[in-house]
Amino acid sequence: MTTTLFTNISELWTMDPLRESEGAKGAGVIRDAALVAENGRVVWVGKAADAPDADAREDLGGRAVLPGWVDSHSHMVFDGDRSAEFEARMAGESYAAGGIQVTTDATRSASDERLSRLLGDRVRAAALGGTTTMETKTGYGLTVEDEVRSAAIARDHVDAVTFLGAHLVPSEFNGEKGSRGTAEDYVDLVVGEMLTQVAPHVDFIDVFCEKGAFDVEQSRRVLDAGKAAGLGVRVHGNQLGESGGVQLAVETGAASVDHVNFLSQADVEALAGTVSRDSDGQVEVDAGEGGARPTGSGPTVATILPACDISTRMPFAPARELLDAGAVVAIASNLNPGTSFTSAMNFCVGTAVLQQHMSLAEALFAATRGGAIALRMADVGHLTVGARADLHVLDAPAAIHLAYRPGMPMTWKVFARGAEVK
Ligand SMILES: N=CN[C@@H](CCC(=O)O)C(=O)O
Ligand SMILES: [Zn+2]
Repeated sequence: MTTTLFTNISELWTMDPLRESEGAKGAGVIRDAALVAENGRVVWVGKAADAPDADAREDLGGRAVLPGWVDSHSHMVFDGDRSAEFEARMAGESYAAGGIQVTTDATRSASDERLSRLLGDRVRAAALGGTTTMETKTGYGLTVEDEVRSAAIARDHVDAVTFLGAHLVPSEFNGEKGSRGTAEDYVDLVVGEMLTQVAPHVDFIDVFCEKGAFDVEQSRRVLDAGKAAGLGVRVHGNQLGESGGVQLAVETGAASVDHVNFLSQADVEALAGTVSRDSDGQVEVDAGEGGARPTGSGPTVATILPACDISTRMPFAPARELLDAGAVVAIASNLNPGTSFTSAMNFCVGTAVLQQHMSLAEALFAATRGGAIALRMADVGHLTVGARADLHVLDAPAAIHLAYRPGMPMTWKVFARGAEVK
């Protein structure tokens, strides 16, 4: 077995709260550090001066190292262009759910090969930006056949797949004469044949619980059916208003509720109330080693999407309030063609620090371990012994450069399971 020593690390952010931290409390920072990987896993971390011998050596030149980003929310299976919609928004239009239909039409027309290539290119671009674990969703097919193929294609490229048949009521279910029926008929299809056929390809079910998409009762039907089929639950909630999505997510034991722009005090408290911590203050979560355990227990994570908030000109999600109340927060890209056409987690983290008043340690945790908790994955989002050797090497001596030098190319090298991403 070949061992590799990664050394000359100025700051190693292990995200191990049990390790004495030389810097940000709880983040397990080791200065002048090294890490040894074997077979794609971390087998040793500590001071460079104490590092054991290894077969190979990577000198990281005094740079800071983070766990690879865990991007727990994206919509990458799509074709088509919505730049005109974005331009109109910049000229004053508001975001509305209806744009999803435009992407759905384009996606339905694309071949499997093309969708797979587009998805592969998107995953690769994300990896080159430091993302080593990704979730993605269906939701631009909205027929049984198109949702199944979206899920099957996604399965080949990412770590966790979410069924989002309840993204929008497609136009053929507009209830008019000659249509396939009403919104209720579409929900029947989602919880019936569509779910049955998609379930073998996915880990989670999700619903866009919002005005213009699905109301709380429709959303509850979707989530309950997904749970009954053995899937984990996630919710798009409280993006455009107080949609009731957060309360629904908490009631159904969702692994996350995402967007969370408009929250009442009761919403914040409900999310904080889902968190249990052990005697060391660690979040209790039942997660899978080597993959997601979607139905594992744990908190309903509040996933914030800073790039989406900017692109839709929405008020930022109240990250500070959520953290102060004790909720678990994740940061994700929400890559999609409508509201957030970026996988740049460096940008999301920098924005969370600059604009959402998160400390650097809070933002780094949210984009690594927070995402892993939201995906119910145990061995990513941190660099402790046994974790995947997913290393994000910054071209800087300190991780604060992510916010200090916004927009600069801060990713120097990325290693996924110990191998360099090129
Ligand atoms: N809000 C719902 N779904 C996506 C946007 C989808 C679209 O507009 O194409 C989101 O998370 O922002
Ligand atoms: Zn989304």
